[in-house]
Amino acid sequence: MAPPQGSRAPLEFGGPLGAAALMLLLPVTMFHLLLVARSGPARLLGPPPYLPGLEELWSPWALLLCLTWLGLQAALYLLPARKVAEGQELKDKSRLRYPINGFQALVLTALLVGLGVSAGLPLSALPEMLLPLAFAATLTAFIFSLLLYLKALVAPASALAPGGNSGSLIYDFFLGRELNPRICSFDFKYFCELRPGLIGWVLINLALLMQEAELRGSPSLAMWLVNGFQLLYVADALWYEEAVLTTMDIIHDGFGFMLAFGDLAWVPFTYSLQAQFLLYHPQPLGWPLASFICLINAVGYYIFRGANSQKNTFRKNPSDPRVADLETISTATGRRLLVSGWWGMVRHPNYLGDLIMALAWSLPCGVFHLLPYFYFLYFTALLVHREDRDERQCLQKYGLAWHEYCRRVPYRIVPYVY
Ligand SMILES: NC(=O)C1=CN([C@@H]2O[C@H](COP(=O)(O)OP(=O)(O)OC[C@H]3O[C@@H](n4cnc5c(N)ncnc54)[C@H](OP(=O)(O)O)[C@@H]3O)[C@@H](O)[C@H]2O)C=CC1
Ligand SMILES: CC(C)=CCC[C@@H](C)[C@H]1CC=C2C3=C(CC[C@@]21C)[C@@]1(C)CC[C@H](O)C(C)(C)[C@@H]1CC3
Repeated sequence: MAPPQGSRAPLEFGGPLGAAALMLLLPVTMFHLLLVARSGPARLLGPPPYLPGLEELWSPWALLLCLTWLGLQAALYLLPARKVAEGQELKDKSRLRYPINGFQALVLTALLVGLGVSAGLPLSALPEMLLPLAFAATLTAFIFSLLLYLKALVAPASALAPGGNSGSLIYDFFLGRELNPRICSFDFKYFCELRPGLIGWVLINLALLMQEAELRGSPSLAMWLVNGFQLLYVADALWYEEAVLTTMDIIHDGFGFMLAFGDLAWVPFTYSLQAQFLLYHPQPLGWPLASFICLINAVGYYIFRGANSQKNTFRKNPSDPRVADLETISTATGRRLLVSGWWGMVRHPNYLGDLIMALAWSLPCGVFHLLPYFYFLYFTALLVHREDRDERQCLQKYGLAWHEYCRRVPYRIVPYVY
């Protein structure tokens, strides 16, 4: 199929071959992690303990549960919102509107789950179903991406993403053709990015904590820390939901297999890896070390939130008193770039904070296994690659001004290191 005129962008992720490899590698990695986390040696780099047959992966109940979960989150998305935010300006100069009720969805889900558990809902049985649930989520993501691809065939050219329209079926299916696929006001990408996967992740963590309590009398301190840190991260994402409207995923990337699988399967089933590991491999953790790990998480969170809020405040209103005194450089587009405050320290201070938190989430699992550090390693690779993509996009947008910013702020993520 010929790409629409004027939409050729350089291929990313290694082109069609890279996209095909990632489409295979990502689900395989997810299942590997799920299997290894419950095995005795829990070796990240070793073979999985066994290869599950289709009868262990496929369960109509798991698919039903997965679809019910999506339905519940979609219903919560459609509830009246405390605010409706406008997104960035699109190619046709219009702006889309987004409901801001993600935190409300988290609280209502917590209430429903609380009611369910007190009425006898066996939440602690969930860890036993992780394999079939992950399989159902992968299947759902695959079918959903296919429907999104077909929907994009009839979308107007102005609705297409800058990247996912190369003309290669595999590549475009992976990256996503349409920028903001919607039915009426229901925005699929925005919905998936923040709701089912993120809230599903904390629910899986909670189920693992409850199962640990059943097995050992009470949850371990390490399990509490992992649950607490990750709940803070998810609650923060939903509290500051509007900020997601300025992320690369919403502004630049189409909605295809990468994000559909990432949001619906990868996030809940691999980001809960530390809690999965702790259920099967309890780790002793004393209060002094736990306090130190809490401090690391707090430092990471402080940088992450400070940097993200500073940029969002500045982008919304550069004269806001909280950012008005910061030094900036002008660009030909009329938008300015911050060169002091968090954004004068490194070019991606928010990534630095996120990485420090990622380390704090693994440390409660001890230092004798590499497996719980998978998230930290994967996340480092993801952010280094993402930073590189963002630099290229900023260079294209801001040209000489971006070179000047790089001269003034030479380090990318870690001061004096990278
Ligand atoms: N947990 C997870 O799995 C993941 C988490 N994340 C997190 O998501 C968050 C968002 O990340 P992401 O969307 O990649 O990128 P950013 O939020 O860092 O956004 C990058 C954009 O910010 C603007 N910008 C860059 N430098 C400046 C500056 N000096 N002054 C003003 N604006 C600037 C540019 O856009 P413009 O100028 O057009 O406004 C640039 O394109 C991060 O905190 C990241 O850590 C990301 C990926 C995965
Ligand atoms: C390897 C793979 C499967 C790639 C897909 C990547 C996705 C998992 C991530 C891309 C960007 C993300 C963001 C978040 C979660 C992971 C994905 C979807 C995010 C929602 C996490 C919470 C943060 O506070 C955030 C809102 C800033 C963040 C946005 C980007």
